[in-house]
Amino acid sequence: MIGIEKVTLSVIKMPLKSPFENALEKVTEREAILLEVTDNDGVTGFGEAVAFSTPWYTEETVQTCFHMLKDVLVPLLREKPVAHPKEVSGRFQSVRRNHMAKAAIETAIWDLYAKKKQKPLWQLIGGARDHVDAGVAVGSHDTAEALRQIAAFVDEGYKRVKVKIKPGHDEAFIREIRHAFPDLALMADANSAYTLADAPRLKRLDRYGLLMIEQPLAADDIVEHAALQKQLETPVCLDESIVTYHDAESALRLGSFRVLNIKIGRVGGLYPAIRLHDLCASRGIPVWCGGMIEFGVSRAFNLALASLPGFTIPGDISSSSRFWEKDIIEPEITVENGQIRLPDRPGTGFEIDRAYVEKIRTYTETI
Ligand SMILES: O=C(O)CCC(=O)c1ccccc1C(=O)O
Ligand SMILES: [Mg+2]
Repeated sequence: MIGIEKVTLSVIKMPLKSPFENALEKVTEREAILLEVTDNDGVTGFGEAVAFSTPWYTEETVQTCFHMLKDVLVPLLREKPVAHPKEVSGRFQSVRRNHMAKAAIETAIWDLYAKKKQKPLWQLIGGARDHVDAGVAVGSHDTAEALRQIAAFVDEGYKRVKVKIKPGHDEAFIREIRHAFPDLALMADANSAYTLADAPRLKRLDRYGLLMIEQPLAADDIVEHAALQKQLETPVCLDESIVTYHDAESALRLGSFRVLNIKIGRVGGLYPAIRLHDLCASRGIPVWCGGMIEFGVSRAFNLALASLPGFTIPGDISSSSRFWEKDIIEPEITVENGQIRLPDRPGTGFEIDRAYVEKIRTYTETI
């Protein structure tokens, strides 16, 4: 049984090496919550709340996550020990949404449990490969700068590149990239910048052989995405629109997507993410692991998730050095020949650089 003895929440803050821009926001600095849980046997696990400082991507923020973890979720888990980390998300059923806060503690319990079992987390959840393919997202709307970054990432070996598009910054941008990189596995993410009235404009992207177009329409839509998918040859991938298992079932029924981006934070934990993977696998729908400009703790869970057999498309799974001068984990995550090796150590398989965390920490509380 896993009974919670103590949880330490630390707000950390770090500038990005270079700004990351999308249709909604330009991110220059990253705040997140690092969570450390210790159980009654003195075993620890780490999690990371991936909400941003402001609610531009989802409604959650660093502050809402802090509140939910401290005042609602940790007290709920303390009421009764869990036998297995799969039980944690069920324990939170009485709490609506707040998925990133839930995922922070749920993943930490997975890490702790895998350490207790002396097994790498990815093996514990049924990982099917010991390397995952690395993909990367480019966050620049400046064509010359994006081309420069893509060239550097291709040199580093990344197997798939994602760029950000929005109305007025789409066809010409994609055309230039395709011209410069004819064989590149390329995709575009719109972060819900279009409406169904833009369908003819999106249809023009069909000729550039994109792997997929991610979240073109509203963040809470599945109906219009289905209408759009009927008009496009390029597969539609959903991100923001799929938050629950029920969302995915409904969207599958409608035909709203042909590919799914799964993010542990967005869907409320590793177990909910695994269930979405299983659902898509049963319908022959490929999935990939999304990114949140995250620190190494969250990145490590992404690696474990992406080892599952249905993750057949390289995700937004990049090295620690993609965004950070120095990451908070040891060793850092590195890309070699376009792949990241899964660790053989127990839990997520990474250590926390505590001295460094202290340096970049702006607030901490133990509950
Ligand atoms: O490489 C990454 O971390 C993902 C980059 C990215 O596209 C993204 C980053 C932050 C929030 C949302 C998104 C997204 O996938 O829409
Ligand atoms: Mg996205």
